[in-house]
Amino acid sequence: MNSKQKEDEEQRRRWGARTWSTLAAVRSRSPLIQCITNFVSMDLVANTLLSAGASPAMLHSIEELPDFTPNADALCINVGTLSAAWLPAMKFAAELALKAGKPWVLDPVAAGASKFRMMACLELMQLKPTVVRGNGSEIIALSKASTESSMGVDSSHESTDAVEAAKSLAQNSGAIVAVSGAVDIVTDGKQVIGAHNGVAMMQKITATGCSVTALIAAFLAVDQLHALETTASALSIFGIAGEMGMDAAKGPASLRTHLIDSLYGLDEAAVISRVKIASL
Ligand SMILES: Nc1ncnc2c1ncn2[C@@H]1O[C@H](COP(=O)(O)OP(=O)(O)OP(=O)(O)O)[C@@H](O)[C@H]1O
Ligand SMILES: Cc1ncsc1CCO
Ligand SMILES: [Mg+2]
Repeated sequence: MNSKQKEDEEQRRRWGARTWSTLAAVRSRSPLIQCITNFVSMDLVANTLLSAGASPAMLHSIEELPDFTPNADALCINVGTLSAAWLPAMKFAAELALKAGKPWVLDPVAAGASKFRMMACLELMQLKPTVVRGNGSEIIALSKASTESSMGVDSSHESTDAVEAAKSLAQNSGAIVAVSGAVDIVTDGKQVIGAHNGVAMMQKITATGCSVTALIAAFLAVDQLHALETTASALSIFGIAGEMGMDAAKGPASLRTHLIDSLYGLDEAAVISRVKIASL
């Protein structure tokens, strides 16, 4: 190994140790994560959080929010099956989390699909999410705040196409921006970090993106002060669970099962040896 390779390996090991320690904190503290998420994803999001050691609550009635949201450790809002009836609760929950100093994460599913959806996402961005996580098309659409880029829930852009859009969205909003894809990108508008874990088959399971957004919320719940690094760690952990799940999977349906099992069973040695996070 030359000195550059040694330095890279040292950096990778530091990320491994930091990522393991955050997962271990989620397991030992079992943070309560409120999710206002779409109908498609509720099951997988809740099971992802449980397997990671967090405590999910899929609660969206506006009447309950003043009692519940300030006591949750983090909030995840996902606009996947948005309706006019749900938007006020999303905004109110974000306000309550902000006021209580709790981290909250936005998943701008199909942000460019309609003007209503884009307006909702822009209004939610005004409520200062700690992190916004989308696929390449969603982040490009949101960053341009236009309807031209994406009409569907799947991405037609590589995450790496979205780096400049992500940086500018982070600079304009103050949020950490994460873009999922073959390489997951995380930026605060200045630094850009890449998480290189995961398998392409994860795109063939609906709501894996929604689930990793919720996992980011769980990681922030135990380490709010390092949102950039913590977000990269959550993305890497979910990717590792996908890689290990893929060893036993025959296709998307069995990968869904094995991914959850792998997330539940992750140990220190697997995390340290598999984390692939690096500055870009
Ligand atoms: N080509 C790929 N190689 C490896 N991992 C990938 C690839 N594409 C996506 N992933 C992983 O799959 C997960 C979901 O990312 P994706 O970009 O598909 O989210 P999404 O489009 O928001 O999904 P959904 O809306 O269905 O929840 C992430 O953990 C991401 O890292
Ligand atoms: C398929 C789909 N449609 C609205 S939300 C959702 C889940 C993935 O985001
Ligand atoms: Mg999505």
